[in-house]
Amino acid sequence: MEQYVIRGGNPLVGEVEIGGAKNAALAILTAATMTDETVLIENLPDVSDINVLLEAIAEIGATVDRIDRHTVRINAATIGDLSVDYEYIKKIRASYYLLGALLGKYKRAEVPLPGGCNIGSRPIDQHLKGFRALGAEVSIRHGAIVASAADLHGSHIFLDMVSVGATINIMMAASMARGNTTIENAAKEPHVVDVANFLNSMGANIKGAGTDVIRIKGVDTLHGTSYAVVPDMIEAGTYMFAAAATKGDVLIKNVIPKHLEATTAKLEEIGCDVEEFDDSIRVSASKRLGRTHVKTQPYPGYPTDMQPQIAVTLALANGTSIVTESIFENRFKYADELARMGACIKVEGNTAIIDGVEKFTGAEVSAPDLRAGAALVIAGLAAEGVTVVDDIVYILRGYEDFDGKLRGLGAEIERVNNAKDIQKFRLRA
Ligand SMILES: CC(=O)N[C@H]1[C@@H](OP(=O)(O)OP(=O)(O)OC[C@H]2O[C@@H](n3ccc(=O)[nH]c3=O)[C@H](O)[C@@H]2O)O[C@H](CO)[C@@H](O)[C@@H]1O
Ligand SMILES: C=C(OP(=O)(O)O)C(=O)O
Repeated sequence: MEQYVIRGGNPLVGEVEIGGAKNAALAILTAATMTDETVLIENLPDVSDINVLLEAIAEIGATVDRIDRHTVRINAATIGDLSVDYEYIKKIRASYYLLGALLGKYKRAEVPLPGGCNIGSRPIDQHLKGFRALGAEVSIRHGAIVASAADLHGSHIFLDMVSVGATINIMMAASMARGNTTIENAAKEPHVVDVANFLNSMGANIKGAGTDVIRIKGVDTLHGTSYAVVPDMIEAGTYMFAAAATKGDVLIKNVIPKHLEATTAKLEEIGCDVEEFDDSIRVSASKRLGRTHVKTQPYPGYPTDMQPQIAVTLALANGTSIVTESIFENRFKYADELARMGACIKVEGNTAIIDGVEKFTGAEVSAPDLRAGAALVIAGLAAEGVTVVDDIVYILRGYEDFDGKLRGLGAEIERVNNAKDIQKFRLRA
């Protein structure tokens, strides 16, 4: 098991470059299987979720050429198998997008129920409701979702709750259905818009992505394209909180500041300086930060994927803050780990009550999931002494070269995989 070992206490200072959005790229890679022509995708993040999905896409027969770390060429004309192996799928959530993509193009798909972060019960009933409304027969057999249709037709679908995954999955399948589809109560996240832009660049006809009503006119075929994935607002936001919690000064480059507005507003509320430029954002803090309340919501509200990062920052702020998680029921698993570092955080149902402390002290902690893991790294960067973050396999799902980028900002952090290296790091002056 790999770990990060961190000696905290240095303010992060400097510049960091943000990569492409994992959660957009995952859907875009599956959508690339919807044409027989070649698709070139740039600005892919080099993270384990993307690499696993590329393996799954190659396994069903597509030709996948990794041109460089951030660019891939996919040709799906050679797909021969519409049944995806559990080996790949159990590791990632977004494997469910293969259902919408393959069902849209081939009118049949068999995909095991997805994995992903264990942050609560994560049903996919809205995805399946959408496929059924488009005319597919859907059943669960031996742990896999089997969807097939003689012919997909347009439909009017009202989602029972705002779901990123269901919106994107239905949008993909409906792109190649006969006739018009309307998705109401659709998710408005930037990655929904990015996937719609990608599909439109392949010849799909999708309007309204980014609003809560998406209208899709089905087309018979999609064609090849070149496309660069949108910057990752969650990676960017994570560095914004790392700057804030360490009282640093960081210029975060290659971002779309508009996508970061909810995070920016909270950072300003607690006393950080945030300067926005065309495609970068600078976050600095020079004094102890203040308290606030925050509730996670679908975009443009405050993102659930940024909840642990703000909680860690508030755990060092002056006063009592309340963090309410309204999307997933089990996203406070980091609270006990943070308490080991001296945080005062009490979880009651979907609420965390945080009494800010003056400082954390380094400890051995385990990452319970991707974003909580990143938040524990931020805690370690701010803490006095050495912190060891275990189970970083979760963090590697979504952050490219996390330790390298943090070292570039002056952090003392190393990726290690044995007790001897941790001891060596501890002994280093
Ligand atoms: C790979 C990916 O992009 N993951 C993101 C995606 O996850 P994911 O697509 O799984 O999240 P959703 O937006 O679908 O989930 C939102 C809420 O709706 C519920 N729900 C969803 C679908 C459904 O069929 N039935 C149902 O009850 C979920 O349990 C959750 O409470 O959006 C989440 C919310 O922004 C993010 O935290 C995840 O990082
Ligand atoms: C929860 C996340 O990912 P997934 O939905 O893939 O588990 C995330 O990206 O924060």
